[in-house]
Amino acid sequence: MRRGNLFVISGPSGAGKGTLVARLVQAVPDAWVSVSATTRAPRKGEIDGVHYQFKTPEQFQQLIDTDGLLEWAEYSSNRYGTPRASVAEHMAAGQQVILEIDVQGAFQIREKVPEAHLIFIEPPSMEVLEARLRGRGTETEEVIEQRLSAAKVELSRKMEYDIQLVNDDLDEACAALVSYVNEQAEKTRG
Ligand SMILES: Nc1nc2c(ncn2[C@@H]2O[C@H](COP(=O)(O)OP(=O)(O)O)[C@@H](O)[C@H]2O)c(=O)[nH]1
Ligand SMILES: Nc1ncnc2c1ncn2[C@@H]1O[C@H](COP(=O)(O)OP(=O)(O)O)[C@@H](O)[C@H]1O
Repeated sequence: MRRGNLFVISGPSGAGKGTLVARLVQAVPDAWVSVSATTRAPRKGEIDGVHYQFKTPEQFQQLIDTDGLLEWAEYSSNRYGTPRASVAEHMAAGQQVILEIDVQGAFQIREKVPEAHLIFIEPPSMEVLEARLRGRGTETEEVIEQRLSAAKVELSRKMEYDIQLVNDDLDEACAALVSYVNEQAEKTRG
């Protein structure tokens, strides 16, 4: 894998990764976002092949066994992984490839692709994180609790990332993200 750049975006559930990535692809024309495979059930409005590739545990295991995933991890009792072939294809095409993945996956990528850029999205505080997660209204109380406890572990690793961005004001966080991606991309853009 050469030409394009690989960007990894992590952060606690509810920090605003999905919101920022959606804006990033609007602002950076050569950005492409990988669609992960997951065993998690679709949320209301999520479309198979668009938001995730929804898999049964057996199908996911088959992806692992056939070396179809660049990385994978278990998060909150479900498995999530990055399909290898499509990432390679878009990297070869010289695009800015974006992976929105958890902390465990991020460090697997750093091992395999040391030149990848690791970006950590932080909430302004745990209180705000909790409010956003509840406000999104997609998770049960039990799952919210699991995600808040995972957030503490995730936040403890933020300094291992290449850059930390606090998602307080959305426009400001988005501008900082776009400018970082463009800055790195400029080094390899033709
Ligand atoms: N390792 C890994 N983590 C992933 C992948 N796709 C999504 N995730 C992470 O899994 C966690 C849960 O994602 P999701 O269930 O969509 O919840 P959300 O982050 O609250 O929207 C988040 O930290 C995602 O970044 C993947 O392909 N690999
Ligand atoms: N800067 C922000 N200010 C206020 N609310 C935000 C901000 N960024 C995201 N949100 C909201 O917080 C919730 C969680 O954001 P989301 O992008 O789903 O997070 P993640 O993908 O990290 O789990 C959503 O309801 C989203 O609209």
